[in-house]
Amino acid sequence: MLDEILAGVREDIAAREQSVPMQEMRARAAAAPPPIDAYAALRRPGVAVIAEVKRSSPSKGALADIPDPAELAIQYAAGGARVISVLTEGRWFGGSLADLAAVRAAVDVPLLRKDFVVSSYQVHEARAYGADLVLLIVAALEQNVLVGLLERIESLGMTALVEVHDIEETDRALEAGAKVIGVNARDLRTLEVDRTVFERIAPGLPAAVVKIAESGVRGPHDLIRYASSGADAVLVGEGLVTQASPRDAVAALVTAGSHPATPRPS
Ligand SMILES: O=C(O)c1ccccc1NCC(=O)[C@H](O)[C@H](O)COP(=O)(O)O
Repeated sequence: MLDEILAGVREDIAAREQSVPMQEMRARAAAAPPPIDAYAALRRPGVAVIAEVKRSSPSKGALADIPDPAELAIQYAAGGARVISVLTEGRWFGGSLADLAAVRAAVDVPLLRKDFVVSSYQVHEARAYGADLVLLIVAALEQNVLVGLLERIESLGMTALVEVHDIEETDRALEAGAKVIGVNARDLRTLEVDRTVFERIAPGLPAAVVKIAESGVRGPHDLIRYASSGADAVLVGEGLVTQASPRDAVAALVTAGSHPATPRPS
């Protein structure tokens, strides 16, 4: 599945670069308002909720009709989301850079560009459209490319969220200098979700690294379980977009993550 997605992503980048060349995209990134410090936001006390604008996915197909991503983002922010994730991949997730721009114009919380980033062109796009954080998926990148993209993201004042799914990828993320690591419970090759992956990987991460549990959060019980293994944040898509009130669903997670009873590793 991952290889199929990446093939489409590369075709789409080539088409966008044809219409807006790299030099112009660099200029747009440089002219954008400065990024928000997402690392600092994620280090604040309590388990942060990263709420995702997610219309569809390869594993589930259509999840939610989201005619106005800005309105959804306003609800997420009102519920207490610390960061908002915007999927910008179009073929499988129904997202776009226009979604990112619309959300940027509507809220002032840090924004994650959630995509399959394989080129520095996409990093400049992310900044130009208002992102503060950019996802890098270790499984999709050779080590030298991972290092180069991470440096590019930081040189533009943004934060890289480096995604892993096993110990080997985690070692590569740390070697590359990742300060924010997301452990995805979803295996992007098989699409299987295994929530125990986080508890096997997170305890071995350095204290200074922000630890994000990605995928499979369907309610406060999952957040509490991830928090007990050391999660600083959870990234939630389906569990929010399918709710009648995404605002209340975020608020319930935020409350669970700020409650003194939420167990944390000693
Ligand atoms: O969601 C998928 O089916 C998927 C398939 C292939 C690559 C990535 C995929 N999802 C991206 C994500 O990591 C999730 O959108 C994110 O972690 C939220 O997951 P969830 O809360 O389970 O919707």
